[in-house]
Amino acid sequence: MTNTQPVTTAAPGVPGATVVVDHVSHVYGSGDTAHHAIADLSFSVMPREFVSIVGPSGAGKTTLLRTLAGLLTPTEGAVWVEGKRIAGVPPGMAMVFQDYSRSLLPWLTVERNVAFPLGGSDVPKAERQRIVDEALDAVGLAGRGRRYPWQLSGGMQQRVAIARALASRPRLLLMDEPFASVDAQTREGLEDLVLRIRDHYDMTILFVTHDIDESVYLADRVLVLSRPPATLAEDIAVDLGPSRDQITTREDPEFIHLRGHVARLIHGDDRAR
Ligand SMILES: Nc1ncnc2c1ncn2[C@@H]1O[C@H](COP(=O)(O)OP(=O)(O)OP(=O)(O)O)[C@@H](O)[C@H]1O
Repeated sequence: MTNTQPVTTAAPGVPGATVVVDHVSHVYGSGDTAHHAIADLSFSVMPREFVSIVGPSGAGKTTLLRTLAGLLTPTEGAVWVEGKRIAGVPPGMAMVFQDYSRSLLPWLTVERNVAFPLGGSDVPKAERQRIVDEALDAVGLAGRGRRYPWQLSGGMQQRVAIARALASRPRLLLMDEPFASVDAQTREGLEDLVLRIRDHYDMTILFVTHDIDESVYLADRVLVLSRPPATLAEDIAVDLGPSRDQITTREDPEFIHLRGHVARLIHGDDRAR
């Protein structure tokens, strides 16, 4: 789907931003059962930025991501992607969910799952195969294309789901707790994988996670949402340099400071302020 409304005015926020969230609110239901999930949220994300989104449980993180994906229409405000106000799934966007077992089709091989987003396009067969091979190679699954998802470990299945997102050549990748269902060691490998593919594919990434350490380890910025209705508690720059390492980055005093700061914001400790 490529539903975008005609551009009638320039996007608000920072000029050149990939994503602009402009005074977005979302209310589920109405009347007595209305639930105000997001309240007047505004921020911008620049090209190639990696932005983590964290917040208390039920704060509205998934609601925000679905709004950015064009899957939910905000009750108030608007989302702009690459200068266009969205009214549906924006072009050049892909999403990766936590539950890889439900997002992969078990009756298709890994290769055909990865090729799935190219289904309706007029990409020639040879080019299609090249894109699939490149995506599988990028996630370390070269040579596994003929297997079926259920023949792979959980971490490998999530890598297939990431490869499928890459096959559509997204400029914007939205990830909703993508590593919550894998063990700690696999998770570290996937975190480093995502940093590598961000550079290789030149993408902007918004990454929802419950894991405070992960949010800091991966990101250029951490957006901390408040308790519901969620607004922006703090927009934190992560000054840890462009390359990260699972051991040395996590030992860095700045990393330790930031993870404590984010934790206090989420747990409502006034010492953070
Ligand atoms: N379709 C829906 N209809 C009604 N309420 C909903 C719907 N989807 C979510 N909610 C409510 O909106 C609030 C925010 O939900 P959301 O899933 O966005 O939060 P979250 O921060 O991602 O949650 P979690 O930390 O548990 O992953 C929750 O109270 C949830 O129950």
